Amino acid sequence: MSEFSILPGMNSPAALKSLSSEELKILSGEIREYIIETVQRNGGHMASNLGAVELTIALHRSFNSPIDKIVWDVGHQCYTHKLLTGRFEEFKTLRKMNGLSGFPKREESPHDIMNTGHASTSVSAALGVLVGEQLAGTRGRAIAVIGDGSLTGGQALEALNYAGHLGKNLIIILNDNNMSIGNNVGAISSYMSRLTSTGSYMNMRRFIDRAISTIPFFGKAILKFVYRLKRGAKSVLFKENLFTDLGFKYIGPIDGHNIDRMEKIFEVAKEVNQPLVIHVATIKGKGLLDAEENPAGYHGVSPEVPEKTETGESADTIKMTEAYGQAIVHAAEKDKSIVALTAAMTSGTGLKAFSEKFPDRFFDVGITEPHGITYAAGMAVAGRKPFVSIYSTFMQRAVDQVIHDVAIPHLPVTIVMDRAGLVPGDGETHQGVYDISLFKNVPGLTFVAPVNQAEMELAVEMAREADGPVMIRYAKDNCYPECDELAVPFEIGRGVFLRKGEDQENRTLILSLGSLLNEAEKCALILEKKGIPCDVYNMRFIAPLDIDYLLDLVSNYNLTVLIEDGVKTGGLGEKIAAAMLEHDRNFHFRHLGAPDEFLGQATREELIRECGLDGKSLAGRIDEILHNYRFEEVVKQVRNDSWR
Ligand SMILES: Cc1ncc(C[n+]2csc(CCOP(=O)(O)OP(=O)(O)O)c2C)c(N)n1
Ligand SMILES: CC(=O)[C@@H](O)[C@H](O)COP(=O)(O)O
Ligand SMILES: [Mg+2]
Repeated sequence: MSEFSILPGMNSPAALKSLSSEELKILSGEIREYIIETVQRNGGHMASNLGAVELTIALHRSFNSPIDKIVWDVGHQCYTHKLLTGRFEEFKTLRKMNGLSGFPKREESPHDIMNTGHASTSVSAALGVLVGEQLAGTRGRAIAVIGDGSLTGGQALEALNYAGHLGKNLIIILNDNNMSIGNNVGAISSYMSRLTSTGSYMNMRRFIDRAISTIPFFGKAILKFVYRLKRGAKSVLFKENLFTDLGFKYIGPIDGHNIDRMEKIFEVAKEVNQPLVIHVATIKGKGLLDAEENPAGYHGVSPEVPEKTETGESADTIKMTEAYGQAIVHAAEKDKSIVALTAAMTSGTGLKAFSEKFPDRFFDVGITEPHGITYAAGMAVAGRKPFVSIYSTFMQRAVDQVIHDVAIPHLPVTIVMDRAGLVPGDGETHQGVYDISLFKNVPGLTFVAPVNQAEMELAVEMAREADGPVMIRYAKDNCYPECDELAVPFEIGRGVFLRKGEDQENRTLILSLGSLLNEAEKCALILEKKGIPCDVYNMRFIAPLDIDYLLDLVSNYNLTVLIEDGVKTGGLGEKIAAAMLEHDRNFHFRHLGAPDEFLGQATREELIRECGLDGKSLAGRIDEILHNYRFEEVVKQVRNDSWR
């Protein structure tokens, strides 16, 4: 690790306040160096963090955290904040299991006001804290730091609407780098680009910035005067400023890499007694040339991984994301009515090729998952076949849109949930373990979990032909290897056997859902070595289920165990167990999934192990279930014998 001269001593924001401009420059360089080397090793959000270094320093020098509450939107830009609030040493463990989270976390520090990871929440949260504290009689400021991408999200706009109405002294720092993960989209984004690029305004801004920078720090009176001057200039130029129209004061855009200027503006901000937007222009990836040139490529950087893949297997197969990216292009080539949508995750959801090949049939709607689903419903009404790609965790935002706008009118919208199940690196906020419990019972919804390329093609084809809603879920993992057993067409409600023995006596059946199929197979191999014959059945379907078929299948087995890459409570296993009860069929059935607790950050392999869903743990658990079951049988036998 590099040697640093100033950074290690910055163990609280107070330490920052005595640094000279020269020292601040050195500090910014050290922070960048530490972020770059840590993210290259552990993975993480590189470009957003590099762009927010000076902004964070200025905020912590001007405000008094944690009495003043700084709320980071998404939180993926909070590394400098962590380094300046006593977490220099732990930063080495960034995104590692039991290490420092890549997002703000209340459990980690009193300076982390909210646990975040999903976009567009900061304005609501900061406003809530402000009003709550004012009601409680506590004195502090609340500052929401939100990116231009996150400002496209509906919740942020709802919060602006309400904050403008309330008129409280909320401070919103709009960190505008003119990028979401990829290019930012939307009318507000274009509007902000105009704010930062209007020629006459830029000239005036340069004049005012120069004026500010030449004024020695004589105190608030001068700053207030400068602010008034600036406001005067602005009001001439921006009569129609969106923020001022909504009831905010607006300052900006200011250079988000100039600590001195930002501090002076923040001093002004403290005196403003109404909601205020400070528009700060930053460069995403600042200080790392490759990241500045390709901020999208450096948004999320993968960790250095030794030779093997996340699951330690199938290194020669492609990722499920890529399998979907190919399948949707194949489908769109033969069906002109197909359109593909994403909520700001073009590359993460594998849609880059589609967007390039069919630009007129591709829609990035911004960070607007609920809007995206209803927009797709509208397209379906107009005869298109929309495929909407959204990470499982972000679909939590759009449950009502699925039920109200897609399922009730039974529209042929396909929702493609990438990052379903256990998700590496990001932690609690990004686990995709709730989609099965949220959507499995939505009437008329066909819900499938393909495991490899062949199944992905089949699932997309089935969705293309469907006359109602379809959901497809898969993990951030490699495909299960291609094989004949999985290449057979989809039969609604039924799965396929991956392994099936001849001998029907005393066999155990593993019902496997989705991406844990390789673990199910490993488990079967371990058990067979111990003399416990096991079949493995790939469920394919979450809904609908051909229950009669499934119950007949299960009745041939000594014990049936379902494993799923999602929470056990409310999951597929519970649905099957309920069907067994309903049919008065008393089978030996168990279901295993993720526990009822929030799962932190780790690699996917570690998470699978933590949940006891890896082949070895599964084998141990099934062995134990069989042992207890045999013991119960013996007890029953003894009881029966003594009764006679
Ligand atoms: C609800 C939701 N949808 C999607 C994402 C994925 N996501 C994380 S950061 C990001 C872009 C945010 O852009 P911006 O706020 O401008 O921050 P920047 O990365 O440019 O600093 C997206 C789409 C998310 N975190 N939450
Ligand atoms: C902060 C955020 O929500 C995204 O950047 C997310 O971390 C992306 O995850 P992937 O790297 O798996 O696309
Ligand atoms: Mg941005």
